[in-house]
Amino acid sequence: MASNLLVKSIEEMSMDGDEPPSEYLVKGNSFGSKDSSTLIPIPIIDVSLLPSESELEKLRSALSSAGCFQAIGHGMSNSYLDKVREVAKHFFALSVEEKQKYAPVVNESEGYGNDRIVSEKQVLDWSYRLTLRVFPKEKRRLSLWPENPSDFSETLEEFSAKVKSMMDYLLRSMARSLNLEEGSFLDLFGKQCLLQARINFYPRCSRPDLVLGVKPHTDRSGITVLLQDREVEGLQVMIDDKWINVPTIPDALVVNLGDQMQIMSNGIFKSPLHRVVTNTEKLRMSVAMFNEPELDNEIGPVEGLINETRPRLYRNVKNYGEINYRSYQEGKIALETVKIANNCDREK
Ligand SMILES: O=C(O)CCC(=O)C(=O)O
Ligand SMILES: [Fe+2]
Repeated sequence: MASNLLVKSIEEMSMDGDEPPSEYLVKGNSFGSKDSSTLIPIPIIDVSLLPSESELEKLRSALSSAGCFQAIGHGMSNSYLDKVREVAKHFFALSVEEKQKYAPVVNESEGYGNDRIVSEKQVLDWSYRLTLRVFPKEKRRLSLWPENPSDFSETLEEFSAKVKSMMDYLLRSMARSLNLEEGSFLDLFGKQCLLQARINFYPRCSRPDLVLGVKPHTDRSGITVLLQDREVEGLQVMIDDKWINVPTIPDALVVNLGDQMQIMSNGIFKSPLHRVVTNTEKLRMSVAMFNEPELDNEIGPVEGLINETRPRLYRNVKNYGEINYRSYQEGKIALETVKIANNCDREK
């Protein structure tokens, strides 16, 4: 009931083992299987081997089928990744009052809070998140950066810089894997490209059969790099119409392609549908980093990937983030709204 929602926070309901209110329940039979099959393994790619033709071929194949992979050999040690996880957990362990200091300004997405409500029909996510823009540096809203733990800002800044250089390297490798000039994708992002961090926290939930940590979505980013919880699984990716678990590998970073890379690659690379399931036993956290082109940059399928057999699938767009948000509000699939109707579609 709505009153329930107003009275108790997810954290309180989680601690008391309450039955989640109806706003959180996935309706009808659209939940799908919670325990997904592991028959289709998520590809593992060693970033340090990417100069080699065989690893580039693995990259091309992973991104044109699953749209995601587990990256190892990225140069960040296990203990370093644990430090990032610890800082994030420390923040979420603070008191509610302390965390509320970082609540978003009205109508803004940056800051600490729950699923942002954009429509009445929305099924709510069983999660808390802290969203912060990290780059460009001048666009940071420092008043929303936690002061506690005291090494939060420094750790986020350092991790972001490392993730950004990995993303840039991956963008160059993706271009090479398709026999394009190295800068074909990277240059579309521009020097002032955006990097946003979202730290997700998923409390225990008494009804994991009906409630999701994050509802099914594709990311609006170019690339998403995700540091998963060290132990607790929850992320699932849709492959061949099945929800596939993304296992936790402590020293791996999950790379998920976002919609903007599907557009730039003219549909060759996939932006996978993914979701997060809840569980009754353990809290889960994750740190997601999203890159996006400069807001004024027009992006679209790169020339070398448009030809007679593969006509242009998407129109050129600016500020896809805005298009994505509007589509979400209207219950539309953002990528579909920028698709160019082909002849068959037109005849319908
Ligand atoms: O927590 C996760 O594993 C994934 C979160 C996610 O999909 C997102 O923040 O966009
Ligand atoms: Fe996501």
